[in-house]
Amino acid sequence: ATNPDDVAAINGLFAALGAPVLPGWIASGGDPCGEAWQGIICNVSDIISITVNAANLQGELGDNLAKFTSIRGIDFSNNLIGGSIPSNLPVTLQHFFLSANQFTGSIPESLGTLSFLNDMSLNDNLLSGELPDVFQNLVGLINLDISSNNLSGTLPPSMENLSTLTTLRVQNNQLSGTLDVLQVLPLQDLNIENNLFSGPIPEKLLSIPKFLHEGNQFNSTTDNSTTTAPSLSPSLSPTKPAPTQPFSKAPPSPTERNRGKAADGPSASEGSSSKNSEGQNSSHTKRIVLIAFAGVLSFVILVLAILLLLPKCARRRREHANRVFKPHQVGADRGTRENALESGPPVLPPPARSEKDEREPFKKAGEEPKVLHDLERLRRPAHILRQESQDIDFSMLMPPPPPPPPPPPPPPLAEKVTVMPPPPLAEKVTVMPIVSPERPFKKPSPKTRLPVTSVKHYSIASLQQYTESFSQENLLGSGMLGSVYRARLPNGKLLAVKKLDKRASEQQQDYEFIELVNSIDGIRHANIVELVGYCAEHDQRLLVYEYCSNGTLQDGLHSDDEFKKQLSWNMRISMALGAARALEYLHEVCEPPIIHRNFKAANVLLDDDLSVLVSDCGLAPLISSGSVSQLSGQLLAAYGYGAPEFDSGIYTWQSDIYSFGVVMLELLTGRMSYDRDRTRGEQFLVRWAIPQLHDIDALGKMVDPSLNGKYPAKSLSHFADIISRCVQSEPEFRPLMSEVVQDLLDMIRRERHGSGEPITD
Ligand SMILES: Nc1ncnc2c1ncn2[C@@H]1O[C@H](COP(=O)(O)OP(=O)(O)OP(=O)(O)O)[C@@H](O)[C@H]1O
Repeated sequence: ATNPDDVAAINGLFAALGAPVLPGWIASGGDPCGEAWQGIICNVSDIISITVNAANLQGELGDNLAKFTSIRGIDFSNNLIGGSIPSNLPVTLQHFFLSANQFTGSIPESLGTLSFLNDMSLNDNLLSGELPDVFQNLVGLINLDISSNNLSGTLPPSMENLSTLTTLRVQNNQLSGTLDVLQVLPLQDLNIENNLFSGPIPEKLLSIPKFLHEGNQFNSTTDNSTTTAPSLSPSLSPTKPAPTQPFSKAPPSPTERNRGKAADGPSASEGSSSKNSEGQNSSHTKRIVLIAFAGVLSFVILVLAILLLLPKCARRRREHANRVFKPHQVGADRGTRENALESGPPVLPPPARSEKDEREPFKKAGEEPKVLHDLERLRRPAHILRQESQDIDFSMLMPPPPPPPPPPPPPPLAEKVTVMPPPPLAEKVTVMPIVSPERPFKKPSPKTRLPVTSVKHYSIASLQQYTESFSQENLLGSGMLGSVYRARLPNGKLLAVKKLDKRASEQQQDYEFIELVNSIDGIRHANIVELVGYCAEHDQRLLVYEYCSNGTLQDGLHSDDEFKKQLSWNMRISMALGAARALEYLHEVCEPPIIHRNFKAANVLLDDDLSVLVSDCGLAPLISSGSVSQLSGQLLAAYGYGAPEFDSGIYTWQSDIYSFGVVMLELLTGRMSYDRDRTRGEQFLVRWAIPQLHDIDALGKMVDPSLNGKYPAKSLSHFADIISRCVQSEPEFRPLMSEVVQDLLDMIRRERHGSGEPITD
């Protein structure tokens, strides 16, 4: 049963919100953790997260939030909640999103008590007053968005303690004073547009990769409104850059106009902004005085007109956004959400690495010579890149809205994909998300210049030639993003060309695609399929990868009995290790962490010597956008790879680990993750296997018969133990991938030691 304090808190919240129609929610009592309460996530009996986006919520938050005992995430973005932000907030909060509501009043002082806070978005509300000087303890704050409110005053001195702040959005307020306090922060993305900031821009801020500062009153200026650091490295972003600049296209404020013109040189504004001197100089002739006076007067009228019009524009946008959400439709509007939730994989990054985990990508290569028959590959250059020009990607941090309900539409995929029945896992989800075609807040600002890329560009003509016009003979398979073709270069070398479907690529603008290409190119690991080029021509987008000659683990295990028989126990352990290393790299080495989001045996490819190469890494931005997102959720769940939290719309790095556990289970049992030809109780591999994993006798019966009993019993039970930790239903209890790697290595060492038999492949 749910913690009674949490029940009381959520009952109170429900009442304060005006008893909205939210499936499961009731005004008194209930068991939110045991029943299917919309948007509630629990850890055992404690509520740890509430996500209700774009659900037309009204009313207020009241004083209920502080009553939650263990809450980590609150997301009420894109609703109509009013009143003030509660003066008492739960100190356990890590992710706090209230953007695009109708909150009034000031930001409460209690913000200072949130020492675990990582991300907060209060943008697009009606907040006013000064920022409280309470940032001393918010040393874990990474993303802060308070843009598009009516906040005034200066940036408080305690902000200099925000030692992990990488993204700060304060645009479209009336903040004033200097920016000095920001210069000590590790900002990568700063937007201060349309405020009243003055003084010179501190030199240090000019090197921030993404810095938007137009529409202020700086006395020293740079030519461009966007300052870009000269040495941009390609981003390793796991998500597409979320175009979260809701008001970047709004009419410029009067201050912006003044400043803009002043910076533009001898324009009308220069005349008007220097009206005093003009008045003095024009004392020579009445005629000039009159002209100047008329000029000043018309400018003042113009400014007043803009001032009157501006709030209306902003409000209309908000109203427009709200109109899209029909009453009582609960769930998220992926297209209209204010923060970047819509655009990326909804992931929680892995916890901060311990010192032991802080290591070079391939540090362990030399330590395990026997196991790693792919040592050579490990010497490939790897680089870890920092995020370059990202908008705040809150989707990285908070659960998304509930996924679409079953049943999945018949996926218009190619032969290999069988349409599965609706996954029982998804039955709890009862409300359709609203997908708005209008995306009023999220329109990306068009970029005229494409990002630079060092990735090789292939012309469509050349790829056509190499794939024999994308012939059926060269079709390797198809997935939700498109089809993959074998390409043969004139020198005989083989490549795999992924031709993205319109459905997958139309969500992205050209520059976003190039940024995606750059980020995939930054992913280099011995166990990850390498991107070797791309093509973006005539509305066609293609990704060119190294070719893996031995197909997928899915095919190897489930379509080819002969091949499967050759897969010895040791080879299976090595394969698990290779895949684990790939995920460890993505989760714990890449910065920011990359969530695979589609880990499964079909994305574990095998090269000539049966080394594992994980494919589709870095494609989460494509998977999580638009219609593909719904499809991907349905498919992952339908095929038995989807972690239970997926049911509530959450996809985290821990969900990857669950999927990895399923693949390990396939290696152990030789069974498919979902097999509709089996009896009901055995169709979903995990459900069938979990109760038996700790029973030695049962385990012996579960093992793949193709192994012919050739496996060490101890090794088998260790393997099963790792699996059962990975597929735990509580994401928090699943191990880090680095722990899995260590466990597999320990297992191999023990085995080698005990049997004298090396595990080399
Ligand atoms: N680099 C590669 N080398 C060889 N074959 C590949 C390569 N990449 C993909 N393939 C083949 O193409 C097939 C389709 O791949 P794709 O990634 O499009 O789909 P999927 O991963 O099976 O499904 P989905 O993308 O829907 O999850 C794979 O099953 C595999 O057989």
